[in-house]
Amino acid sequence: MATFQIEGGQALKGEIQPQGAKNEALQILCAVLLTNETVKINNIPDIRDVNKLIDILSNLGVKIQKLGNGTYSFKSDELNLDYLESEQFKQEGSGLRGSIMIVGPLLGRFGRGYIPRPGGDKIGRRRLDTHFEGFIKLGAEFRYNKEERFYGVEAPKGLKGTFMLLEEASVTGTANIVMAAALAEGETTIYNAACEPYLQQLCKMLVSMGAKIDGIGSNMLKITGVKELGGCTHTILPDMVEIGSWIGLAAMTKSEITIKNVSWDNLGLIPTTFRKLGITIERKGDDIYIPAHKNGYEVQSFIDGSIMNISDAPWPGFTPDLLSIILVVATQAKGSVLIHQKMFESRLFFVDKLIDMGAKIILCDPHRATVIGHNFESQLKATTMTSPDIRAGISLLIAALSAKGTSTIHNIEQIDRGYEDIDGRLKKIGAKITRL
Ligand SMILES: CC(=O)N[C@H]1[C@@H](OP(=O)(O)OP(=O)(O)OC[C@H]2O[C@@H](n3ccc(=O)[nH]c3=O)[C@H](O)[C@@H]2O)O[C@H](CO)[C@@H](O)[C@@H]1O
Ligand SMILES: C=C(OP(=O)(O)O)C(=O)O
Repeated sequence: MATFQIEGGQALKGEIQPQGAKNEALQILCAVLLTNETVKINNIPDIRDVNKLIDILSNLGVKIQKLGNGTYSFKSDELNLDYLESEQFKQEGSGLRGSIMIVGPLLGRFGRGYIPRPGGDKIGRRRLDTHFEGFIKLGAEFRYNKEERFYGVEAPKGLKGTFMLLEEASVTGTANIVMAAALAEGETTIYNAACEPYLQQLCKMLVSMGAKIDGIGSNMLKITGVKELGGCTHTILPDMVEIGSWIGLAAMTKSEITIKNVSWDNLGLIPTTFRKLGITIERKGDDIYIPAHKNGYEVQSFIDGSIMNISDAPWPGFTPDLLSIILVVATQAKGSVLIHQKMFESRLFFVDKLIDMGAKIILCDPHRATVIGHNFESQLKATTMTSPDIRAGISLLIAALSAKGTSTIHNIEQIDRGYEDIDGRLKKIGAKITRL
């Protein structure tokens, strides 16, 4: 277990270049399995989860070449599908959440796909029903080995397009079904589809490979299956969750930071939501400029004067992956805010660490926490903590950077899952952080 030691209380200053988006990269990497031609991908983030998925692809027989920083080519012309039934795959496939998305492309192209129960954050129940119900609707047979927690779908006669109304707008579920449907016979309609920028990017990539998809960006996708897909070049968008993390870090450490080339048009409600906490976010071309909040920031109230409430929702709502960061930033705001994490039932438990540091938070129930901001009248106190999940991890890191004294964060592998060279990049803008 690796550890960060952080000397808090320093104002930071400088420019940050956001990494490529983790959750988009995981979808895009799985899509390389859909063709025997070469796929070139730019802006792949160098993070643990993505590297684990690249290893799985390599073990599946995908020919992978690193062409430059963040740029790779992939060729899936001679796959070793026996790997899917190996003990090694049972280990490796369960190491991250994103691995679940190899099932759709394998089912679409080869008529079978298998996966052990995938890993990822332990932030509440993370069902896979949407994925498998979608595959079954397309004509696949489903089996599940309870003892081994191993899932399988097979469609020896191929998949057939159909209409489906998803029970929930699952991000990875929609991606999986879209990839399978791209090679199914006939037309598939997916209603209540997730439409995060990750999915819009996946659909655009598939179209450039020869897929026929209408409704990109909406919750109704119409996919007309084709016989085969070809190669393409795709560039991953900047990571909107990382961008939100930098906004929170800048405000809470009273730092002046410019986040470069953020792709503003793909940030949805992220700037608006941070502004609800009173944070100044200026648009400069495609950059975000955050001035040093020397006098703090004040939570806005609703028109009727009622207490501010920030909650998550499927896109174009506010992403659940930034609520932990909003929560930590609120601990130093002027005013109070109710944080409502609707999707995941154990993502707010990390607040006990913040309470330990002196933050005023009432955990109302597993989904809701009220934060009463300090308005910087009292600094958080340094402490020793363990990072429970990726976003709680970065939130604790932000808390430690703003706190008085030296904090220690264990289990930082959680942060490394989704943040590229976080300590190196923080040091460049003046943070005192050491990896032990
Ligand atoms: C690798 C990856 O891409 N991971 C992301 C993906 O996970 P993932 O695709 O696993 O998440 P899902 O979209 O399937 O669902 C997330 C959770 O939200 C609940 N749910 C979902 C949709 C809905 O309309 N109502 C509802 O309650 C689900 O029951 C589940 O508990 O999407 C999540 C939701 O944005 C993000 O937190 C994860 O970072
Ligand atoms: C929950 C997340 O990731 P994963 O789905 O990979 O666990 C996240 O990125 O915040």
